[in-house]
Amino acid sequence: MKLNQRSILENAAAWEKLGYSLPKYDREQVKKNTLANPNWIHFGAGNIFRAFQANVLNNLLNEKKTDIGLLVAEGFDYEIIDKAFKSFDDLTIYMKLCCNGTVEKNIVGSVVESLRVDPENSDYETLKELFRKPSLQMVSFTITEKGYAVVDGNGNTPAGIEADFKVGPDKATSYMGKVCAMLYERFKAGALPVAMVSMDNCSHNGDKLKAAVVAFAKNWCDNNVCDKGFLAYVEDEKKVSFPWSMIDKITPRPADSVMDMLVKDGIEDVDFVKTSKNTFVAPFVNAEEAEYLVIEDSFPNGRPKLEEGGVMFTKREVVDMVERMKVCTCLNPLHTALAIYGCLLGYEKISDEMKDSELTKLIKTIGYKEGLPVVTDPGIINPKEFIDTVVEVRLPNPFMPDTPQRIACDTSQKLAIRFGETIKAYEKSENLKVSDLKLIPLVFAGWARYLMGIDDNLNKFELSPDPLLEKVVPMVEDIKIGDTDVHSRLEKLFSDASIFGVNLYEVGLGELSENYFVELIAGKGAVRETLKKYVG
Ligand SMILES: NC(=O)C1=CN([C@@H]2O[C@H](COP(=O)(O)OP(=O)(O)OC[C@H]3O[C@@H](n4cnc5c(N)ncnc54)[C@H](O)[C@@H]3O)[C@@H](O)[C@H]2O)C=CC1
Ligand SMILES: O=P(O)(O)OC[C@H]1O[C@](O)(CO)[C@@H](O)[C@@H]1O
Repeated sequence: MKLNQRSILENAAAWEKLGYSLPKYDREQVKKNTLANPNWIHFGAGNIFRAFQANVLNNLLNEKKTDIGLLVAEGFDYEIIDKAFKSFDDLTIYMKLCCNGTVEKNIVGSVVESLRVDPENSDYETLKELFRKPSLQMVSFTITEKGYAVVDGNGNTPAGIEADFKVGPDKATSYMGKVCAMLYERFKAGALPVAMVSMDNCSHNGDKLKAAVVAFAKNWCDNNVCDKGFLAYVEDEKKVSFPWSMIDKITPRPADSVMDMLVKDGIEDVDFVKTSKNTFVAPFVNAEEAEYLVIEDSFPNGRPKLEEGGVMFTKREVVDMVERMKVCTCLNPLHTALAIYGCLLGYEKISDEMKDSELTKLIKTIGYKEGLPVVTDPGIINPKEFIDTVVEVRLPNPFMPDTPQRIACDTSQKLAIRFGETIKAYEKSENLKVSDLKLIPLVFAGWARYLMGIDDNLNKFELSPDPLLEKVVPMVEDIKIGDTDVHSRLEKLFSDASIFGVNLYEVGLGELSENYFVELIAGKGAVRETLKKYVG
């Protein structure tokens, strides 16, 4: 059997016998309703969207809580549209990998159309038409943090964006330029209201999206290539809002182990491919069961009732607190600690690391003892219960094909927010002392040890991609296993506040991190011994 609309209609009994739950609604009718009165367009047709947002709506359609589906737009990697959507009639097999070992096999049919945000393609006109519809309420995004960039790392405007600022909405070709061209259609159709909702994993994501949209509107107005009212439109929150959100659901790339399950079921053409833009796509997605999506409730044209599918709507301050709780304390720091030590100790699965008593103690101490005291309870999710679920249920899930090597990507970009914020909170606190932080510095020392690219058996391993490797690897390059005098070489690294959020020496953690490092490089097995000594 192959995944397509005809097959799920004609072979419904066979699919169901194999345990696949099929859409319980008339997709053709839902498609008609959606194209006539769309309320939700999502940009970024990646794996998380198919496993999370599209599935939430699929559940609501199954439960007859709505009769409107959604449209997905892809403006960066058009191959995704052909290889993951069109070939399968926009259906996705979502393999939910539950922690009790069961796999829920869902066929998600809520996406009624997948469109290229490509001015050379007729889909572009379709999208414009959709943006002009009064019914449109929400435009959401999972396009990675890079997707919103209108300035580069040096604060300069990239050439493509600069060119788009000059040519205006009709000829824009950059991602955000094309998004703004769509919004301009909505403006011309009567300055109709809409919420632009970033669902990317970056702090204050709504502000990032707003900054990009406002930059385009301002430059277009200044350059006289659009109607002057456009800037006021995108800046008027009653017309265009940019809610903040927090999203959490571990969604690894399509995995071999999951593909094998599908092959065993006799499903054909389920191979995954890596596109030329490095997206891993397949007719299926695999993800954990847990999911949290918390969105600031600011929707000038109303919104789909996603709360009925588990999405939480709240105030901006609460989104901020939830985000800080997850990213700075209860999930991501633990993930990063496991990533670094997992690579050093030769692990290839996060869940295997959770059987290692020193590693579990390491992350529990970082989470409960060092992090939790500085967390503000957001009220809607209990931080202690959240960590409990992370360490007891989510990370140990043996069915999740997630790897320390994937999480180790871009560590240099993550340390400041994941650990630096806690250090700063200790500095500010009247009751807590930075010197009480004992295992966060062990993660910093572990990262310096990781950058040597030599594991605890003294074998070489490949470092995961990270934009700062060229800068930081040379800092540890000439350090030898067994060295004891490392200060002159580590000083530059550990004093870099752009990496750690603080200068480690200034807050009193530099020397401790260096001492740990010396123990970690003492010889073969020294990483394990150091963990035993300090984690216990
Ligand atoms: N995978 C996960 O576990 C989670 C992901 N997220 C968020 O969703 C984002 C996407 O994740 P996935 O869909 O799983 O990844 P993916 O690799 O499956 O898809 C990436 C998506 O982002 C687009 N993209 C990549 N680079 C871009 C660029 N420079 N400009 C515009 N678009 C670009 C791709 O075209 C594709 O639509 C993540 O970066 C993160 O912010 C949030 C929570 C969990
Ligand atoms: O690559 P990062 O940002 O460490 O995130 C790792 C994983 O944890 C999450 O934060 C969990 O939601 C996801 O974004 C991602 O799958």
